[in-house]
Amino acid sequence: MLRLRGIRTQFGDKVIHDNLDFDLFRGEIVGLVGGSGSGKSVLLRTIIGLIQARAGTVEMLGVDTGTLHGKAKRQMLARTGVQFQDGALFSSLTVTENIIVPIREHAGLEEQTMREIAALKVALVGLPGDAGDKKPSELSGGMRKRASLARALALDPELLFLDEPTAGLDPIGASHYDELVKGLSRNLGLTILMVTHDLDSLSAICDRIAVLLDKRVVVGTMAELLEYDHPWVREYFHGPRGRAARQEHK
Ligand SMILES: Nc1ncnc2c1ncn2[C@@H]1O[C@H](COP(=O)(O)OP(=O)(O)OP(=O)(O)O)[C@@H](O)[C@H]1O
Repeated sequence: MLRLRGIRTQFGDKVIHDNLDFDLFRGEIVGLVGGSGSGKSVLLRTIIGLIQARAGTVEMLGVDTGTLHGKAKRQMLARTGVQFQDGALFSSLTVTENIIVPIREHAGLEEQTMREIAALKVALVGLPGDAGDKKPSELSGGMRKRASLARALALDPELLFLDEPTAGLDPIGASHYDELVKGLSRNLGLTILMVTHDLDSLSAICDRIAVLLDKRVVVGTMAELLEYDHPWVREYFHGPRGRAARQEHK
């Protein structure tokens, strides 16, 4: 679904990723972790084309995105959904109107049909029906995250990118959100790359974990990473907060 080869990103002299390779396979959920400033968000932005890599290729759904321009690029991006860290909903629009924005841009259906699709997406992410008529500011933080997930799902994407989806949720809200993401992946066959700091999410729903280390990505299952010999990985997975994950994978 996604193949990164030899990716290099940098801002001025500061190199963020260097010769980075990464593969994401159909139907899997992969968690992307790494220290603060290690380049998780920059990698996500590079994949979805918001940042241009200085070197390397981003192949998405079998196509080198560097060769796409204009309409072809928009069509490719329409096959992916992104939930940004802060939700990035339009505050002046209702949830329904927010979900309709990408549908109008890419599919151009009748207004009523778009509203019906939006209502389906609202239900799909477990929001009550009346949430569609509310503005983001009228929703709780957890509901806003679900609303922005509904918008990311607007065009029935095959590939979904989530940037710290459970940040700011209480443990119960976060575990409900995890269940939702796992259910979506199973039921819709979605492939998901999720930036997260949440060790419980990693343990509960991720098939593999990608760790940004020294400008590259190391990928493995939780069990494999628990054995991986690198100071950051050891501290992360073997620190006090990694206890639950460790117990699950004993
Ligand atoms: N537009 C930009 N211009 C210059 N430097 C940037 C830009 N965006 C990110 N950076 C730098 O790139 C590095 C990686 O940033 P990034 O946001 O990807 O980190 P992260 O791993 O997502 O961190 P966190 O876990 O704290 O969110 C940081 O040093 C950051 O300052």
